[in-house]
Amino acid sequence: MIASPASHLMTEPGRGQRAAPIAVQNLDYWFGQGEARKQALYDVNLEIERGELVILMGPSGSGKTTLLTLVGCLREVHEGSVRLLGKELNSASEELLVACRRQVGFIFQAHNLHESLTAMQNVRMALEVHGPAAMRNWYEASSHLLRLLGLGERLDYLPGNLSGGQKQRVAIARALVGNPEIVFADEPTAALDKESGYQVVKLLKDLGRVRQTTTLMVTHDNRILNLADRIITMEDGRIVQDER
Ligand SMILES: Nc1ncnc2c1ncn2[C@@H]1O[C@H](COP(=O)(O)OP(=O)(O)OP(=O)(O)O)[C@@H](O)[C@H]1O
Repeated sequence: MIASPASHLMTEPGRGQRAAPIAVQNLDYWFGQGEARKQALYDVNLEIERGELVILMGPSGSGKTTLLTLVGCLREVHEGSVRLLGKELNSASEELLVACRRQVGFIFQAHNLHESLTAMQNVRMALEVHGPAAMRNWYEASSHLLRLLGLGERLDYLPGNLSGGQKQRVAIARALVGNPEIVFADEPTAALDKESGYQVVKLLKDLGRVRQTTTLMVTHDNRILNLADRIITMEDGRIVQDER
């Protein structure tokens, strides 16, 4: 059972940045070199507004994850422009990429939890990069989020003793605990049952509305489409549909 979103996550609506959080222009991307060189993205153009919950759909191999990882500073941008929170990522320095990554949260299909750390400790680790000020309330912030995600009884469990869905909810708490400007999610509901998956995405949506957090989510999960503010469909490395 997942509690309804509330409390510290739903406060402080003001955000300093005014530029569109995500702006992509004429983005191309290739994998490999020489004969093996293969184009994965073709002239992608996209602007995402603050607070939007945007779902990226499309067949396998259409370029969704490639786009998400480029915009999320996890891959280098060489052709075209990606502006994240007003900063150009094309040819950006490693320092800039690291700074940008601190302002965003990631939720992946594979939860990537540390197996030797409890749920609380996994969430705490994500706060450490934000420095001592963020760490002051680490216990309250981490436990509040885990409770919100229905894990109040599992705070001190190791991942090995959690179900797949519970592990994914810890990963979601970890992505949200630093109050990121943007959340990038790749198939976040894949391991969750219908109700849990819906509640998790609803939480991301409510967070977006109140705190102006922007969410870009890759999914094949038709059960959550009605929560999206916008659905972008990709095919063969191109955006073919963009619906509000
Ligand atoms: N590391 C890689 N090396 C070479 N080609 C890759 C690599 N990663 C992805 N590709 C290719 O790039 C294209 C886009 O892949 P991508 O993973 O972005 O698609 P996707 O829409 O996210 O697919 P899925 O829904 O299956 O995750 C595909 O043709 C894929 O084979």
